[in-house]
Amino acid sequence: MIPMMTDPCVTLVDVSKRYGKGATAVHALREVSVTLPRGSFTAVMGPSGSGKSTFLHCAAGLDLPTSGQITLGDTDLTGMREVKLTELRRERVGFIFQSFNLIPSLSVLNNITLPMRLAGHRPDRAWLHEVIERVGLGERTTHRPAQLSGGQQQRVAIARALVARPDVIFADEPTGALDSATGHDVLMLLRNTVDQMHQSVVMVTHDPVAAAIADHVLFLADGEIAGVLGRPSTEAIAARMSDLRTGTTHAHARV
Ligand SMILES: Nc1ncnc2c1ncn2[C@@H]1O[C@H](COP(=O)(O)OP(=O)(O)OP(=O)(O)O)[C@@H](O)[C@H]1O
Repeated sequence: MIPMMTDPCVTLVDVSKRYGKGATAVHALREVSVTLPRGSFTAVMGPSGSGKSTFLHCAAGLDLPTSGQITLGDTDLTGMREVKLTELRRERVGFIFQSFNLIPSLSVLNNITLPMRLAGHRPDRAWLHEVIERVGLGERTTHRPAQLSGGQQQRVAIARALVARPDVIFADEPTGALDSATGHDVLMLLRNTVDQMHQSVVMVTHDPVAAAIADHVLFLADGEIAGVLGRPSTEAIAARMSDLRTGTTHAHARV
């Protein structure tokens, strides 16, 4: 187990995920144990195929592990029925994807409030207004996604994730479709949600510059945790990634 702080937001204990069976089985995660801290920004990095997406999907309750236990706060996700998991994802988890995943026919405002409305809740008006202002979309609430830039669309996705005040926001390559300046703005916005709104963010990224904005970087290799760096520089992250790609071993980091 790699404990990163005492107040856990998401905890994985001996989580394994296997795709397929027998000789062709792929072990995407192998007995991963980690505690992700509340109110903190965690980046997840690793070479292609190391299990990052699988980690994110299992931790977010989008996919079930083959074995092991996942808890969100003190709620055990493993063994939860699909209906309950869907409810939990809508109410307690925010998602941000590389491709924004907005509904083209809905306005910015309706995209932002859709998950809450699907969960049968009315958004708190004052909080909705604050979130929209904080992400800088105050002038754009009646626009359709196609009328917005990529950076603005990702801001809609961030507002949509924030509005339900989730326990944790999972972001999968949130800057992957953006140019570097726009990507930086989006990352700073995510950083601010942690620093100013006390959100917990877990972000998968290939980009050492993006990962350097996080408080901790969790490295995966071959489905296993290959270390954690606290507040690392871009250079330190790039060096660790280079070691992982070439198979150089290091003692596992502890925070
Ligand atoms: N649905 C699936 N069926 C079979 N194998 C899968 C499936 N999803 C992922 N895998 C395999 O599991 C392993 C981990 O995949 P995963 O997508 O989690 O890695 P990743 O680190 O996110 O990769 P990338 O950086 O390339 O997106 C890979 O070997 C992949 O081929």
